[in-house]
Amino acid sequence: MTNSIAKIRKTNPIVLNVSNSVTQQHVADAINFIGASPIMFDDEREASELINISSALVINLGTTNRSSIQKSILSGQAANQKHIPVIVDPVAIAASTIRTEHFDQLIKKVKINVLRGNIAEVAAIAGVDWQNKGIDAGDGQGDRLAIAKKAANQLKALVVVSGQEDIVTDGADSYLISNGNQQLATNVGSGDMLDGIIAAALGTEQSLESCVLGTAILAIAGEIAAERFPHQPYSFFNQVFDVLGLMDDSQYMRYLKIKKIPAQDL
Ligand SMILES: Nc1ncnc2c1ncn2[C@@H]1O[C@H](COP(=O)(O)OP(=O)(O)OP(=O)(O)O)[C@@H](O)[C@H]1O
Ligand SMILES: Cc1ncsc1CCO
Ligand SMILES: [Mg+2]
Repeated sequence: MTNSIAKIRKTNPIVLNVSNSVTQQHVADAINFIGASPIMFDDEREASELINISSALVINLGTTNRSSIQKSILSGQAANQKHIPVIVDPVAIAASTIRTEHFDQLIKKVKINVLRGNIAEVAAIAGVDWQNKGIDAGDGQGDRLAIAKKAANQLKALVVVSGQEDIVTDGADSYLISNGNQQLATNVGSGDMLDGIIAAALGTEQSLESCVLGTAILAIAGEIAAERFPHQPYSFFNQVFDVLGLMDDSQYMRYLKIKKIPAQDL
């Protein structure tokens, strides 16, 4: 792996965020603690100037509205022009028509490089009825991987599906990361933090491996935080930030639990 935590900290890439209004502070902290620099913005007229100083863009659809749709499109197009990676989080995409329409409009006008969501969100985008699949096939690892790959091929983008096991795929080669802790899922916004950390890694170097690095960093931080706070979700969450601030590559490598699934294996 050529990218690393040391490289992120040395490069200190600026990550621009079209954030939701729920978890902004946590996202900014996560980006900062791993060694990148966050910027959030409210006025779409700033989009192109801010992209000019940034190395990655995160578009989070969590609290989308008329203004954030404009912000997403303008900043996304500016990022495309400058070949800056665009990471999109389709929060609860299937929950409302507006969210679905925003996403559809976005992918028509902006080339997205990474889609990051939980399995329900990615399944909705891949056109798979995940909720109604039932217990037989719904929980299978093969199904989650197939859905992630389908979305990746549809969007021609890298896809990260978070969960007990995180999946990172380009539609051909895939990685399964089995670090993590359930208390990450309990805390609202850990998925949004994950977007920001992936963006920090991609802002340093654009590759599938950078997506793996960003994804595994948060899962490992959760695993380490749980050693001290196994059943105290709020203390655990604070500890995650402390761990992110201190993590180095040797600690990362000691904890990393990863499996590569080459294209031909599925
Ligand atoms: N059951 C689990 N066990 C271990 N780690 C988990 C589990 N579920 C999620 N995670 C970890 O939590 C982090 C966020 O993933 P999650 O799937 O909860 O995102 P999300 O649903 O988008 O969250 P949110 O929208 O609340 O921010 C990832 O680092 C993932 O590895
Ligand atoms: C709870 C919530 N509602 C919209 S965005 C958000 C944060 C999780 O993404
Ligand atoms: Mg989410």
